[in-house]
Amino acid sequence: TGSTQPQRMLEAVQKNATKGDPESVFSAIDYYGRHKEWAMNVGDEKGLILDSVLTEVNPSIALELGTYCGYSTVRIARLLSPGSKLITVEFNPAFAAVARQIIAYAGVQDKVTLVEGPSGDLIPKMKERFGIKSFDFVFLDHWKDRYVPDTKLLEDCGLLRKGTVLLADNVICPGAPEYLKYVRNSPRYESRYFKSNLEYSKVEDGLEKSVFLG
Ligand SMILES: O=C(NCCCCCn1ccnc1)c1cc(-c2ccc(F)cc2)cc(O)c1O
Ligand SMILES: [Mg+2]
Repeated sequence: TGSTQPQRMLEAVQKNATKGDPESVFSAIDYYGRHKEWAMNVGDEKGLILDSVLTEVNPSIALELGTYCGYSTVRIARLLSPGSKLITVEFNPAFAAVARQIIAYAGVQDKVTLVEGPSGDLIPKMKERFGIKSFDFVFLDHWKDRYVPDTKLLEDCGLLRKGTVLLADNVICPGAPEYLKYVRNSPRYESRYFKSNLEYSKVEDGLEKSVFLG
């Protein structure tokens, strides 16, 4: 049953994962995405790179652009220290509805605030709505043509500080060429490419890690 892919993914989590166990939740999604139906989660291979960058940064306040079904939301939230928070932005209400249930099933809902709407409208409201000074970590995984405008918006809204780490998914596939040019040519970023593969595939993809220099 389940008419949409997100709903089928939620069913797979409810069937195969253990409530309150984040690892079992994203593993169930990986199994589904690899063996049942390809899905645009960051996945297990790029997920290990995400884990290592997160462990290094240990953010108190993190932002995710592009929740989808909450796979990376759960992956990030499970590694946050007590009291740390993740704000995740999703444009698509159907995706957000499933993500809320997957986040709750994993038991990480207390660390996560899911906000629905266009990132371009929400970013300028972050300070006033959530009392944020600046983000320690940003995971970009939404529309690839929004990576540059939203990064510029985060800069202009004073939401980045010296040392903030941006990690961008899909810089090769589907690709974010303008974003790579932007962060690699800007004196305000120290950028590094982590070569990997597109989720559940042999096609090359990778993550670009960029440290804001202030
Ligand atoms: O489009 C992607 N993500 C954005 C989804 C919508 C975001 C909505 N939103 C949320 C907040 N503001 C806006 C994406 C695509 C692919 C892919 C790769 C190969 C292929 F053949 C087809 C697709 C792989 C990913 O890993 C992705 O992330
Ligand atoms: Mg992605």
